[in-house]
Amino acid sequence: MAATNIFHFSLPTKSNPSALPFNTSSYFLLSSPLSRSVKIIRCLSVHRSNDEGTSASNSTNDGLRVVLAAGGTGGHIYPAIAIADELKLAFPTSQILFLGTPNSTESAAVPSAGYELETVPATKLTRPLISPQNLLLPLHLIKSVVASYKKLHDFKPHVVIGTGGYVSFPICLAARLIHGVKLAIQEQNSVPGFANWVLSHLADVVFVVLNSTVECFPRKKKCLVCGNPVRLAVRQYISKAVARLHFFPRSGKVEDLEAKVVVVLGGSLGANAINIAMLNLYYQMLLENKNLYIIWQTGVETFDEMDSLVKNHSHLHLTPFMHSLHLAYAAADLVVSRAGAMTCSEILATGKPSILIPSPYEDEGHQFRNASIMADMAGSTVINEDELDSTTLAIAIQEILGDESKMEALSERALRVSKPNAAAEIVHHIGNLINFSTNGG
Ligand SMILES: CC(=O)N[C@H]1[C@@H](OP(=O)(O)OP(=O)(O)OC[C@H]2O[C@@H](n3ccc(=O)[nH]c3=O)[C@H](O)[C@@H]2O)O[C@H](CO)[C@@H](O)[C@@H]1O
Repeated sequence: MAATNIFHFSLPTKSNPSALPFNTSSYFLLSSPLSRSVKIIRCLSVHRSNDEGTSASNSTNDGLRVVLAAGGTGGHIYPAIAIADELKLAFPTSQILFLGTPNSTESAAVPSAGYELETVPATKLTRPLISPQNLLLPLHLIKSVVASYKKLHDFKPHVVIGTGGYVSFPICLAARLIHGVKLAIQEQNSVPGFANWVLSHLADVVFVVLNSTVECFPRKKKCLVCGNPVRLAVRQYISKAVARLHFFPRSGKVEDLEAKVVVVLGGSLGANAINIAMLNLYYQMLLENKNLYIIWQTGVETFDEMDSLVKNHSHLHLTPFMHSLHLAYAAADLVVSRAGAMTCSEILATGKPSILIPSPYEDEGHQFRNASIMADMAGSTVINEDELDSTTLAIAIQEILGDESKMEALSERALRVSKPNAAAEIVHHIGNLINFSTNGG
C-alpha cells in the first residue's frame, strides 16, 4: 500500500513561537527503492560450527577465562556484552570478567547483564591536546597499565578482548605484558580510532565490520570482517504489540495496525541537538496525528531539564536511558538517532527505517562515515546537525511514516545488509585463537 497521506505535520512557521525557520534545502534524503524483493529471514545467531575444529565445540576448553575490556559509553560496552553472551552459549563453563572504569555506564550495564565488573583507573585524552591534564597522561597511563596488569595477573585469562573506550587501551597494553595471553580487539566503526590502530600492532586478531575498514589497519592479515556483535535481546523476535504495551500500557490503540511508533535516541549519552529539535516538534505532531506514539530517550544528564520542559501526553514516553532498548526497537516503525556504530548495527538487525543525525563532536568524524554508509546500504535519511531543526526533522519523519511501501522497502533493505551472526562468528574465531593457545600453536 502506498499511503502518502497517513501522517501530516503542520510544519513550524513564524507564527508558531516554538517553530524554527522553514528551510527545505537544509536536509537531504538519501534513500532509494529496493531493486528486488528479498526474503526476510531473521535468524538468531546460535551458530555452533563443529566442522572447522573450533574449540567452541571442544569440551576440553571448558573453564576458559576471558577478560572483556570495555568502558565509557554504550557503544563500546554493549558489543562486549553481546560477545560475552555468545561466549556463554559456546563455552557454558567459561569465566568472564569485565574490566572497565568506576562510576561509568558499565557500572550499571555490566552487572545488569549478569557479568562481574572490576575497575581500573583510567584517564582519557582531552581537547585541546596541549593541556595540564594531558601532560600528566603518561603517568596516568603507567598507573592504569600497572593496575590492569594486577587484575589480569590475578584472573589469568586465556584471552583479552578489547572493544574500546579509553579504559581498554591500558588493559590491552597490560595483556601484552603477560606471557601467553591472546589479544583480540573489536572495532565497531567504519574508520578505526587511534587507540585501536595502535593496539592492532599488538593484537592477534582485529574484528572489523566492513571490508573497507581492513584498509585502515597496518596489518591487514590480522583483520577479520564479522560485523558488529548485536545483543541477542535486540536480535530476537519480540511481538510488536507486546513491546508497544510495555511503553504505553494504558493505550489499547497502540496495538492497532494504523498506530505508528517513532523511537528517538541520542546514543548512549543523549544528544542535545536532537532533544531541541524534538522539543519544537513533538507536541504538534502528537496533536495532529492521533495514531502517533513517541518513545524519546533524552540522555541521563539532560533528563530532568527535558522532563520539566516537555508536556505530559499519553502518547509520549520520555526516558533518560532504556535498559530495555530491545523493546523500543520491537515497538518502533521508525528510529531517529545519532549515528553511533552500535545503534546503526542494531537498526539494521531489527530492520527499522531510520533518520540519522551524526554527531559532529567525534574526533575522527566517524559518525559521518557511519551515517553515509547507512544511507548507501539501508537507505537511511541523513540530516547533518547544522541543518537540523524541527522543520527538517518533521519533513523527514513525514516522508517515511506517510509511505507504507517505502517503510516496508527500507525495512527489508536494512535486514538484508545486517549481520546477525557477528557475535557467533567472533566467538568462533576466539575459539580458534584459544585452540592455538592451548596447543601451543
Ligand atoms: C560520544 C561517543 O563516544 N560516541 C561513540 C560511542 O557512541 P555511543 O555510546 O552513543 O554508541 P552507539 O550508538 O554505537 O551505541 C549505544 C549503545 O547503547 C545502547 N543504548 C542506548 C540508549 C539507551 O537508552 N539504551 C541502550 O541500551 C544501544 O543499544 C547501543 O548498543 O561509541 C560508538 C561505537 O564505538 C561510536 O560510533 C560513537 O561515535
